Amino acid sequence: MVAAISVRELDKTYASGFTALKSIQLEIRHGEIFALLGPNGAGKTTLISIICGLVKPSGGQVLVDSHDIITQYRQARAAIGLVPQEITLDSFATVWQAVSYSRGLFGQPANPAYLEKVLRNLSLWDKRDKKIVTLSGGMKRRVLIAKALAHEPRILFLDEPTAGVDVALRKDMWELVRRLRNDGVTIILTTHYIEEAEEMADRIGVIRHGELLLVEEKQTLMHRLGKKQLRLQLAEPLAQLPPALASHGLQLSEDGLTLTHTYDKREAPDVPGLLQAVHEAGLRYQDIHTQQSSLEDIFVHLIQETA
Ligand SMILES: Nc1ncnc2c1ncn2[C@@H]1O[C@H](COP(=O)(O)OP(=O)(O)OP(=O)(O)O)[C@@H](O)[C@H]1O
Repeated sequence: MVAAISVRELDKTYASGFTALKSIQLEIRHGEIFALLGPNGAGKTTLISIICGLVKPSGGQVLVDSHDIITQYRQARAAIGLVPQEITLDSFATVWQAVSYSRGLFGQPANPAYLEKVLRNLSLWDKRDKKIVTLSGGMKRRVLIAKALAHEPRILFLDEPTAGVDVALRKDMWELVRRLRNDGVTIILTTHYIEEAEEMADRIGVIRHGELLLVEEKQTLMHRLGKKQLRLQLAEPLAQLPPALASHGLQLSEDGLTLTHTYDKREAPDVPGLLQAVHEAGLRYQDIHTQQSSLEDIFVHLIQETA
């Protein structure tokens, strides 16, 4: 099957001489939610801007739905909807005017039924005659999405869709993105909120200093790089870890109140053996629990490893 987006050996050096992207290789599959994670300045916006035809690449090739972004710019661009980071809207237009205008920009014939569906999906139908200036920040973000969808693109880029958005609205946006995916739209999002990628993405790409460090299924990534911890809350603080417990791979917290055993998710720890050793050391514990690393832990670890 043809990839939704195919990026080959993509390089970008800005006029200043700064190299923002180095030899990026990436295939985005039709119908997936792909999250691009990376610290500030990693090159996320540069990559999106090149794919959307806003910035010129220095080398390499990008195909959107098998259309070359340079030699077949119109077809490639028509397949894409871009929701920018900044709210850039004509405040005095109504919602309906704004989405109709966006559709017209792509030379698409009027299709009020389609625009109605987009606005209804985004809970904007009731607001269609309202001037954008009168809408809340959250509603304005929805208008940005509606505008990006107005020309019926099959691929949607969301650059930091929930930056500065409150928790309730963020959850709403997640729901909305899932609905779009269920309608068959391929979604690529950049985010600083790792919990957002953890919640939504099918696959994750991590970018740093212009290099794509990895691209992996979220589940595989969390399984491969995730760790689990077994924690024992002691009844009384312990001054020093008994050697017998150290040989079981247990560590003592600084306050002497917690024993921790960290293990790879793929191994099953010998919990009865550990508890027996704790018992034999004459220790009493109040509580025991396990926790597994989040995507955030994995991400921080990856970024530190390559610093
Ligand atoms: N027009 C430009 N000229 C020179 N350097 C630029 C230009 N645009 C971006 N850069 C540099 O390229 C690097 C990548 O920037 P980019 O905006 O792609 O990063 P990002 O990952 O999107 O960051 P953020 O998460 O902060 O939005 C940064 O160091 C930035 O300063």
